[in-house]
Amino acid sequence: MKHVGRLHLVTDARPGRDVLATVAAAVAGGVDTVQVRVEDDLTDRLAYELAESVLRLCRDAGVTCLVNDRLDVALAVGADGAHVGADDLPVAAARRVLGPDAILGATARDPVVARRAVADGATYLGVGPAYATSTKAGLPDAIGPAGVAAVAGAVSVPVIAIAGVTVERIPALLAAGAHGVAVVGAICAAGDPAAAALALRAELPA
Ligand SMILES: Cc1ncc(COP(=O)(O)OP(=O)(O)O)c(N)n1
Ligand SMILES: Cc1ncsc1CCOP(=O)(O)O
Ligand SMILES: [Mg+2]
Repeated sequence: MKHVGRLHLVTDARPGRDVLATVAAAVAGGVDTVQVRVEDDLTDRLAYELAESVLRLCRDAGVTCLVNDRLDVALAVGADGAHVGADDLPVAAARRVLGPDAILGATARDPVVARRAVADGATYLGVGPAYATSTKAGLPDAIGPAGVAAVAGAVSVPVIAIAGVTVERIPALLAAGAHGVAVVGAICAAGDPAAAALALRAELPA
């Protein structure tokens, strides 16, 4: 399964979450890519075990499974690929580690970084913060649909808008050239994650 997908669930890294239950519900609701993202201080062993369990859920449903940051874990579990940003392995190095066939996502918030990431081997770009969010601290100002459009216009790989994405905001992001969206809060903080995923999915092309 090597498909970037349009609705990405990024797992909620904070403690006390039932990640597997949320992933199962989100996949049932129509998420087509799951990115396993854990807290920085989670042990490799626990990250590996979680990724293995998430991958099993994804494989059962024909959903793409990526691992955030930890390329060793991505390779060890046999995930479809990984996602890297400014504090992670450089994109070119990540591509060497993962090999030519893996999906490799890279974070970009402007066209210069975006073009460089694609030249270095990124399969898709995670672009944001599209909007303000409380899920991740220390983010720069939101770039909005105009910022997403600037990146989407500069590259030919799929652009996945991230941060603050809601059902209501998806049309503006698609109009800006996004291929899809990545969400944490819109699904993980929802009372009914399956229904939340279904509602997000309904705003996206097939
Ligand atoms: C789809 C997508 N886009 C952006 C990110 C952010 O990655 P990064 O900048 O490396 O930050 P962390 O997620 O590692 O905290 C992402 N994970 N997914
Ligand atoms: C920018 C970013 N990078 C990893 S998680 C995240 C924020 C996700 O935002 P939200 O919880 O609003 O979907
Ligand atoms: Mg990262």
